Amino acid sequence: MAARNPGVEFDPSWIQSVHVNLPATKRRAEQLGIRRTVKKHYQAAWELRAVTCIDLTTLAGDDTLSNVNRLCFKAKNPVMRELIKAMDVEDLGITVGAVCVYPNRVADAVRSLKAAGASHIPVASVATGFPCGQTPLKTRLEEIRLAVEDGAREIDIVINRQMALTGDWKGVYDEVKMMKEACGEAHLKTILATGELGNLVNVYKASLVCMMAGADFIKTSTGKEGVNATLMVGLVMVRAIREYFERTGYKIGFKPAGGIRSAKDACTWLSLMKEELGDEWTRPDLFRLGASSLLIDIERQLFHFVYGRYAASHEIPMS
Ligand SMILES: O=C[C@H](O)COP(=O)(O)O
Repeated sequence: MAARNPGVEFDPSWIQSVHVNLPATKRRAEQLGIRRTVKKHYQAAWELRAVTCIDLTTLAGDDTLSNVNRLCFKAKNPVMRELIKAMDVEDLGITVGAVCVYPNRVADAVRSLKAAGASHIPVASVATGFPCGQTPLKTRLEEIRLAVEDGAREIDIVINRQMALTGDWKGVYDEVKMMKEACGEAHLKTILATGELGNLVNVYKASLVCMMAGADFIKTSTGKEGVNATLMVGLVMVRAIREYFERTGYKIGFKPAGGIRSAKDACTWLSLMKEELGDEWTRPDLFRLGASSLLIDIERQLFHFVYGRYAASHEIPMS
């Protein structure tokens, strides 16, 4: 397990020095989806790895105790038992990386995982006026404290886009630093909402600022913006993670989120991590996929790997 990032002093000259080569980023992102394809056993292995990195998410106004219970059952048993047996991976004890819910559902999720004997799976809560962050700072900080009190071990905050868009990076830094303090022992994931940051330079700057303020993870999107996780944005963010690591020695995690629905997409994100940051960043302590419906497709692909045909929907009922 990597040492947690304590953050560093705000460094405006580092922020000012940021620039992004747009055509090169575009070219590299385009190659990612097509250059590397994994097949057969390798594909199944990558898909299983992707499962372990999923923050299995439900973030809906109509979330209830019963769908949170169902989500937690799925978190503990993400792939049908017969597939796990057929692939001979029972001893790996595969679960998802975390369950991600709204603050009001944290206590339900903690209870439900406990009842399922799966308290080792952390509950992550979005907080700070997710998804827009348009509530007073005092309220946003209190929301974090309450979610932690209810048992959240990871907190996904949204950054202040108004400050980011007006270039008030010190303001963003100060808020994120206070949020980190409010998290206590809980891990802090900072959502940049990249679809609302205007350009890739702002994405890089926001990534650096959050890491300087002590983020454990940087995350692309809430899943509620018009444009969510894209490979271009992902590339810029992982390059910022690399630069932060080279300058400070701290390893920060990355979480693309929003619109990731296919096993192929999940493998492409994994290959981005492997190629840009190395194998260490393809594991759940440094990589998560925020997704509400990705698991269905991964399970379907694994079914195809085992049986050589796609499942009828009644054959994967818990998906
Ligand atoms: O953080 C997770 C996202 O909200 C999930 O987005 P999604 O529903 O598009 O998978």
